[in-house]
Amino acid sequence: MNATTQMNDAILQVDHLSMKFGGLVAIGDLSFTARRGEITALIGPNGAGKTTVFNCITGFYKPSEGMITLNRADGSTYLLERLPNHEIPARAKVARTFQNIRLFSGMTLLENLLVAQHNKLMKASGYTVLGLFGFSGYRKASAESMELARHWLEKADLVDRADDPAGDLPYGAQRRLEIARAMCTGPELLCLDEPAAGLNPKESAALNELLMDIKHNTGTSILLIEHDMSVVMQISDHVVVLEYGRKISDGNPQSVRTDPRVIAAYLGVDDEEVETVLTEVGDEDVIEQLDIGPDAAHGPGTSSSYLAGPVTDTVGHSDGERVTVSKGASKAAQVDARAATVVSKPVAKPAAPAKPAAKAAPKKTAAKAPAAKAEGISNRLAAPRGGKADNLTRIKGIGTVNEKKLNEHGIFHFDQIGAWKKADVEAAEAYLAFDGRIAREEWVKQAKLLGRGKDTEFSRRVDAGKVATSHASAKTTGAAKPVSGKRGGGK
Ligand SMILES: Nc1ncnc2c1ncn2[C@@H]1O[C@H](COP(=O)(O)OP(=O)(O)OP(=O)(O)O)[C@@H](O)[C@H]1O
Repeated sequence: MNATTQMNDAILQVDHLSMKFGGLVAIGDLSFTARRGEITALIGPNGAGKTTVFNCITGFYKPSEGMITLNRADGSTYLLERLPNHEIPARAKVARTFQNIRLFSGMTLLENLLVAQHNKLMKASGYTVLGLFGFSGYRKASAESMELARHWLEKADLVDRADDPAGDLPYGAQRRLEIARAMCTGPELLCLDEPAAGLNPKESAALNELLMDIKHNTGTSILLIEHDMSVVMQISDHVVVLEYGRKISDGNPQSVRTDPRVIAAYLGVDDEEVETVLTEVGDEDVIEQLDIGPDAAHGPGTSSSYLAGPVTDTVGHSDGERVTVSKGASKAAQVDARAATVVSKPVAKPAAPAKPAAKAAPKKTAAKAPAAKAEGISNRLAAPRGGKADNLTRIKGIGTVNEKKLNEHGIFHFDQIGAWKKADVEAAEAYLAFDGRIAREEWVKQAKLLGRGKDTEFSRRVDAGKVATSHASAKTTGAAKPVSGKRGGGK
């Protein structure tokens, strides 16, 4: 298909999608459209439900409710939630990559790309050994497969390494190889799960180039989960923002990045992440805007998706315990609440100019709840045992700022968090203004494992320097030494 044809019609339509895991609603009544020929980004804080959406689209999960429609360029339509998952790549032409690289590391780059075309080659062989040797159809398909593999190796700037084992490639090159492999299947929709995670700036730029090339020169549309805001803002045509499984914003990058609900959702994560997001979106005025109430153009109250109704006020803990999430858990909802206050009680604001007025606002962030006392946590210590605290940032969900806060209130070790009961969790959540998140992110379970000297997938990423940490090395328990690195989603 010519990449310029059929632009802007919907290739993917997600309607009222819900996915429940026991008592936990991971996605609640989500609707959005990905348009043909565009790059659509799905963003949101950790645990927002992004990967679950991908898993529903690609058939790994069957959604609890809703419809996912894939419109192919030839006019055929597939309801993905009804299609057996092995048919989704072949018939609906949806390909995906994963957060964790899944290449055949012992095979060469070329072999990886040929294996991706296995189905096409088998079909051409007539599924017989004789067919492999005798049919001209097979020989033709085989030559075409080689040509396609070579094409994508070139596009991914990997042709020089075609005969090297995939496992020998640097991380960023492996990411590009995964995308090249997915492209060898001829997808109409390419779903990429955090392709920029762990990449250095040069690798990130090479990735952007590859994705823009795909967008401009193939008929493939891209759906992207990404935490790296520089990637999202640079290459996306359309951004959908999730928080707690609900859509809180949907629009072009510019409108989304100045949407107070989006900023607030990220403010609800932790200060480290907020800093990253704000630096990357580069707009201090957005923070100030929160102090004077949302901008009517982007503010809450107009998003039908956000008003889709309550999803849940209870989350399930993996050990069976159910924890109630306060309605204030959604930082976006807090902005909405502020908006209501602002509407009913107008803020004295000079008519013009608007910006200087915003700048005059105090520089505190409205989305942050006042810190409660941490006294309710039962097992606080006066000082770290042996004078050395554990690296608590190895727990997914604890950034450097919250680690510091925990330390200041006598929490230094994994086993302390591992021993928390529900009341301790609630006290810590109130103290960190992190309603419901400690339970959702299973800090206690992670801490138990880490306290026993085991690793989690996230702690391994911290150890590998792929996630910013306050500690020089993951297992180091000593003094803080900042390590730069992109923040990772941590799966
Ligand atoms: N198979 C599952 N069983 C139970 N709960 C699940 C399952 N998969 C996801 N969840 C839960 O659903 C919620 C959304 O998870 P999901 O992985 O989709 O979030 P995410 O936005 O992709 O997060 P991240 O940015 O950390 O990758 C989380 O609370 C998660 O614990």
